[in-house]
Amino acid sequence: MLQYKQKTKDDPHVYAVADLAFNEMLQDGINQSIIISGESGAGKTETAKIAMQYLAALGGASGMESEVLQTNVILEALGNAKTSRNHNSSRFGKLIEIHFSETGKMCGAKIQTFLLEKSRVVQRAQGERSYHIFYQLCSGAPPLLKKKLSLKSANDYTYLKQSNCLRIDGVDDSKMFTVLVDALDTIQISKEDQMKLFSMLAAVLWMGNISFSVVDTENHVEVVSNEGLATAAKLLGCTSNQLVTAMSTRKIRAGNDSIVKKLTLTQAIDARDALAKSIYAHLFDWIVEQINHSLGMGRQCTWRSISILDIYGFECFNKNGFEQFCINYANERLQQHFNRHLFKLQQEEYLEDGIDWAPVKFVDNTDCLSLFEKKPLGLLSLLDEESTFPKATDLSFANKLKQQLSANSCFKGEQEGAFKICHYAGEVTYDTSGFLEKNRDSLHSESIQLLSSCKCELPKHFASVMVADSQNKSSQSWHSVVDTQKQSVVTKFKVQLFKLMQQLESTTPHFIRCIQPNGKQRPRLFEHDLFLHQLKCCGVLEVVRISRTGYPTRMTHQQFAERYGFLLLRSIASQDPLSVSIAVLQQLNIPPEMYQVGYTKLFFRTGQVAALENAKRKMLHGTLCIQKHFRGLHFRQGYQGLKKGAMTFQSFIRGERARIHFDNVIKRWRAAVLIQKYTRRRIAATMFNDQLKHIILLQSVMRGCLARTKYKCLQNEMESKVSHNKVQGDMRKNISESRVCHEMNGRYPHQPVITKLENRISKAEAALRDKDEENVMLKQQLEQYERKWSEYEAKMKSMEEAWKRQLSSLQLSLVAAKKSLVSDDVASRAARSDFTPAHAQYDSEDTLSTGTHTPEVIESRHHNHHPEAKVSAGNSDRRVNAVNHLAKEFEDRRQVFEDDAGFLVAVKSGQVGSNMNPDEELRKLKDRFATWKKDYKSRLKETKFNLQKVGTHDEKTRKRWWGKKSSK
Ligand SMILES: Nc1ncnc2c1ncn2[C@@H]1O[C@H](COP(=O)(O)OP(=O)(O)OP(=O)(O)O)[C@@H](O)[C@H]1O
Repeated sequence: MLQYKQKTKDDPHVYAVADLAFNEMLQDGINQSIIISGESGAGKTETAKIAMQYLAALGGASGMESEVLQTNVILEALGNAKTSRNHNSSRFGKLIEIHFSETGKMCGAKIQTFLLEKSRVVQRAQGERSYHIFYQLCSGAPPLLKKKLSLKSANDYTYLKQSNCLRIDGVDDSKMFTVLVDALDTIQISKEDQMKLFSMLAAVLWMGNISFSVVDTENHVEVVSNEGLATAAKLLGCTSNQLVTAMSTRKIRAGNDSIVKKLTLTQAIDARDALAKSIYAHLFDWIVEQINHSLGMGRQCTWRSISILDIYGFECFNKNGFEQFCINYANERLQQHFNRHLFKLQQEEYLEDGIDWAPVKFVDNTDCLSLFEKKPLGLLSLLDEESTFPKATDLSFANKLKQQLSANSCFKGEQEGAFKICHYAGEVTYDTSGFLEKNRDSLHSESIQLLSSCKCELPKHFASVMVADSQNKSSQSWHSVVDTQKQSVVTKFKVQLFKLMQQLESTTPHFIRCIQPNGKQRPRLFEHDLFLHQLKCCGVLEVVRISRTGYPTRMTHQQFAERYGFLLLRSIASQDPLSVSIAVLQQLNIPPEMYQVGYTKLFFRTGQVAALENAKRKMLHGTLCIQKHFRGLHFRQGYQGLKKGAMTFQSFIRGERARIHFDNVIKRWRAAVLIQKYTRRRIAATMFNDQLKHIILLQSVMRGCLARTKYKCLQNEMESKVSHNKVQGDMRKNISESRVCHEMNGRYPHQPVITKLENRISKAEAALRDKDEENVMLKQQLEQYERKWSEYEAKMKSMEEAWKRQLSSLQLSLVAAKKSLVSDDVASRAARSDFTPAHAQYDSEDTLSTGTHTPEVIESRHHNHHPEAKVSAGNSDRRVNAVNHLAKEFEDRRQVFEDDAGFLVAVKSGQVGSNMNPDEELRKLKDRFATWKKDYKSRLKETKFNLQKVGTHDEKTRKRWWGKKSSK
């Protein structure tokens, strides 16, 4: 492809033809056409695709080319089928118009199709297939789609299985379905439209499964209610009853009334198949419409176009019907176009221009074409005429042909309704069966009505198209026209072909003849006879001859002089066009046998224009080279001068700019320094103030901390030595820390020191908090101790009081004892008062005044009294001694107990250090005291008793003494 693009290769090839068409389009500004012809299976479709690929490569890069190429996939799926001659035979004609912009970019495309072979949908020869899309849908549709469309395998559909061919060797239908969906996506056919397309296809398949049962002797039928009926109705969007009515009944008008008539089996099958064919044909047209809509987006920038015609090739089967009749007619038309351009027009031109020319003979197909088209006795006219007779049959048509056309050399009437036509490619025998029906292509009004009443969009659209078609032909309402006024198939086809020819006539044609190498569809196999036959039939040999001897390139003198006149000197180039042309030819040494000079034109043999073009190219190249160098030199010199001036100018400007810039920089620098100075001062001052604040804060915290610590230490020291041993240790630590602080002598530490100090402060604060907590604990302990102490004191007090009470009771007892003793003494002294009353008074006074005199004192004072009293005095002395002894013991013991108790109190209060347990000792002391008290009490009692006893004896003695005395 690249070689052809770069013109390094010019071997005959599709690329060469496409390249020539493209270049001529750009050069001459004329639309081009590439007409591909040949027999079925010769490779027209493939060739068209190759040409499109090449054009896409030349005019690509707009993204449109991939869309254009993808149209082939869609059209092949819906319009190609397997025939006995070709596994991928096109069953429609196609003209694709590729649009280019002025710059040669592909900017859109338009597709025209011709006469789709719709009978293939419902019927075909054994071993052939229906359109590829049915098989692709059945095997490749995803499960969800299959479910939606109630799809089954191809073998379940009557329309597909009837020809006993469901597969093509080497073709994967399911894979092709994926490729098709991709192509639909590329062309931007929406998923919704794709769904509509698949629904209609499924509806057609299910319609084929609708069957009929004969209900009477007249062969009338009723529709069998089966899956096919229900599913087809569902997919079309109508009711089963509507479908049944359309397929099994007809309305006949009788005056103002209409009668419903049941159809016979053949009529019902025809009605069903006609509806299926019609739906498919309209579906095909609809998808082409969608493609055109998508490809037409960029056509607003259209300038010129290249049309590629790929029409079904010449066909000759064992049994040829209406389809082959139409196809071969189209091929005759194309052959006519081919002959006209390559032989007729060319040779006519030679003669008109008066050049020396020996005419080349070629097989002219004008007779065959007139056999088809002649009016009123041409094949097409007769067929149309016969089709309009309701009672005419295919046989009557065949007979008519025989009658009317037997004089024509291209026609031969055959037996059993057949006839033979001598085509340019050979003789073909046609069987007329089905000709009339197919040509009428009638769809009953019931079917159209059914489609228009469907809920789905597409059947409605198809119905409206049918009505519009009919109305184009008649102004009547569609109810009345559809059966009668419809244009026949051949007429429609003929009109289409005329239009096509007109279109092609307005373009520069490029012909490609495809030759089928063998009839077995095998690669690398050449059947020479078949090959030669095609070369002869298609007129290829004549084309070669005319190309070799003829003058395929023609140019008016004017055109030639304008095109190549610049190769001459200016003085000659200004002469008349003919002189210039001849001068050019002579200057370039073109041999005289290679061209001819006509009245108005120059005629060149093959290859000469290429030589002229080569010389022109060389000259242009040389001129361009000189121009290039001259311009280069000229512009370089100009450039150098400009550059120099610009540089000088630039240096001044730059210098001035640099100076201004420098001044600005200096000013900015000074300003910056000033700003920096003030800013730094401000920052430094702010920092200093901040630091000062922080330091003061730190100091206050430290001092506060130290003061609190010291205060607490002192407080703790004061409160309790025992419970603050631990605290004292911490205090010492704190004191040492405070000492460290004191040692700093007011010097402000630097930042690390501050951080350290802060750490220490936080530590000290933490320690302080601990100490506070400890202090609180100790305080609580102290309170407990104090409470216990007060309890203890109260206890001690109560004990002391009890003690005192007991002691006082003991003392009282002792005093009582003493008193009684004293009273005894007084009594005895009274007895002795005769001698010493004053002494007695003194004694009495002494006893009264000193109640606590010791017994000894008393004893010494009362020594040596009256002899009578001496006995009592002796007794009294004993008693005094006993009492004195008890009193002394009491005093001693009291002293001991008081000392012991005082000591224990001192130990308990901590005033005296001792290991003893004061409570235990106190308890023991109490026990001792109780024991002594008990013992003392008993002894006191005993002494009392003794004293009373002695007192009684003394009383008696005294009484006796007093008696004696009184008697005296
Ligand atoms: N250039 C090619 N290279 C390889 N194979 C080709 C080429 N041209 C054609 N073929 C083969 O021949 C077969 C038939 O080709 P193609 O369909 O293009 O024929 P056709 O002339 O279009 O037939 P019809 O008129 O029936 O449509 C192709 O399927 C392909 O196998």
